[in-house]
Amino acid sequence: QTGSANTNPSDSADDEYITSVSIGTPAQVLPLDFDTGSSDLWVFSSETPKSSASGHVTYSPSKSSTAKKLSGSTWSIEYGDKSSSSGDVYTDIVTIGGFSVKTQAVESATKVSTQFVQDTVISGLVGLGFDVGNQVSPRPQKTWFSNAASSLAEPLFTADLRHQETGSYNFGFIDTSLAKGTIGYTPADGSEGYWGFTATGYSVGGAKLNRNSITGIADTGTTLLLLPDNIVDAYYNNVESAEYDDSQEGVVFDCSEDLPSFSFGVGGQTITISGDLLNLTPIEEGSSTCFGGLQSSADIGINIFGDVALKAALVVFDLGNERLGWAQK
Ligand SMILES: O=C([C@@H]1CCCNC1)N1CCCCC1
Repeated sequence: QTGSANTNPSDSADDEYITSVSIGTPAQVLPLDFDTGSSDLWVFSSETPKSSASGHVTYSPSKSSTAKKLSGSTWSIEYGDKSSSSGDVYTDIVTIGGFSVKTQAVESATKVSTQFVQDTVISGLVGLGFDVGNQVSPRPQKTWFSNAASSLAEPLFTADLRHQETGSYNFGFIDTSLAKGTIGYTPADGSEGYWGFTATGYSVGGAKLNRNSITGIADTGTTLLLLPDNIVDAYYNNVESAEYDDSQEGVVFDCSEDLPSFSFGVGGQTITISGDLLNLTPIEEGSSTCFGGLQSSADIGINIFGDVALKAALVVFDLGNERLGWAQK
């Protein structure tokens, strides 16, 4: 068995990717953000304060004949960007890309932070990290993918995120036609709950790859490519108008700049992110100052290969072999 779901950028800056998920009987379809950097499936619901839920599609367990309360279970999660949510737990049927998990823990939000209240294009997250990262207490729950894995043709999924166009999350199979290059594999470390891996080096423009290993995570739920300051500086030294903007909390530059590409080595392959993909968006509507897709990871303490990097590749999240595959797109 397999599943295949389309995913779309939420806005002109490719801030998030939205995928439709069907929950309950009859189906309640919610727009959710698939997040390989976390391990909880949580949704805005009939239990979310009305003022917070305004503008969001919500899940009502009371309207689903297959919903069951997971009695005594609660959840609470704080993300690296200080956003947070918490609530109680139901189980229900959850279908993604035509593949159904009958008894999936659906974490219903009774509290959501302002970042989520304001982000009305999504109604919650689907964590695609490792089960060890699940935040349900007293008994942690499995992710949708973990529940699905044993029934899928292969225990893996792929992410094909695209700039300003429809991409896909495929479950149980690899559509190699989505990639230009060969898929290179490298071990994945799931011990922290994320998809951790080590890149073997980087280069700016078409230069030769240097051999600096970079340990980080592949995170579909993070917009940017977040790397150490020495790499960020090496890149922006090639961008004449680049400067750090305190109010934007990142490097900005003239939108008219012709940005160099950025490449990293992984699994014996070289993934090259075009300069265009590294110019994320004007800092404000109509501004001629643009915000960089590559920013510093210094104050996070972990390097994150977010959507800016993932957009350049077909990425295979291979649970069965505990490895990540990367192919140039
Ligand atoms: O909370 C996160 C991210 C936030 C954005 C969405 N993906 C998960 N983590 C990953 C990086 C280390 C801290 C935990």
